[in-house]
Amino acid sequence: MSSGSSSDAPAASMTAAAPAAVVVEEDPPAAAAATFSEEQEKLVLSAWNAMKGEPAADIALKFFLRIFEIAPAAKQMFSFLRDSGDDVPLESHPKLKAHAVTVFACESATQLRKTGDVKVREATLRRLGATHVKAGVADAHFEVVKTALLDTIKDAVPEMWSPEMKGAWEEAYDQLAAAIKEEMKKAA
Ligand code: HEM
Repeated sequence: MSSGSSSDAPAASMTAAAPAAVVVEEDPPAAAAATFSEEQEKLVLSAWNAMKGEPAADIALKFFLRIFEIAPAAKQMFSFLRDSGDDVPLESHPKLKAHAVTVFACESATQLRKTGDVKVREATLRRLGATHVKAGVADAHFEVVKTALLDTIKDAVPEMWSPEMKGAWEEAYDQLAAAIKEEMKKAA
């Protein structure tokens, strides 16, 4: 369970958790500390399945718009938004939409492992570390993205939302974010 952080918490209030349960695929299974329970995996997957399909891209886009609502300055980090200036409305930016979907899918894909551990391929993790260092992403941004993610899921599937559901997504996100942050340190 995540340490008291909620979608209402101030952005920079969390410290980075150690990526205890993040397992690089090459590691032997014994190295995994399974803090992400089967129940939590089920919760994340059930929300993901409910959001899947036609409106998924719209939900993912809402997620990104929410990030910029919380932190407008974050726009400057995205090369494709910088380059296009204010000419293209955010809503219809194809690259933004594609990116939003990728972040969402990446988050969800980590849950598809049978063991319940968050697993990320080493090459993917390395690439994500490098990309985010290059883009100037800082720890506090991860909190903004987390808040936006939780808000978006709550909006998308209000009937499924519960403290347990929230906790499961928080745990999944925290583990993935911790793994990316670790890679960012190495890449810096
Ligand atoms: C667990 C959290 C996150 C995941 C899974 C994630 C995922 C991704 C992915 C898949 C890419 C595409 C590039 C690549 O594959 O290397 C990317 C790029 C990027 N991400 Fe994230 N991201 C996360 C958190 C964040 C945060 C907190 C920020 C800061 C607001 C951020 C900002 C960016 C930027 C600026 C790019 C480069 C876009 C460009 O200019 O082309 N990401 N991210």
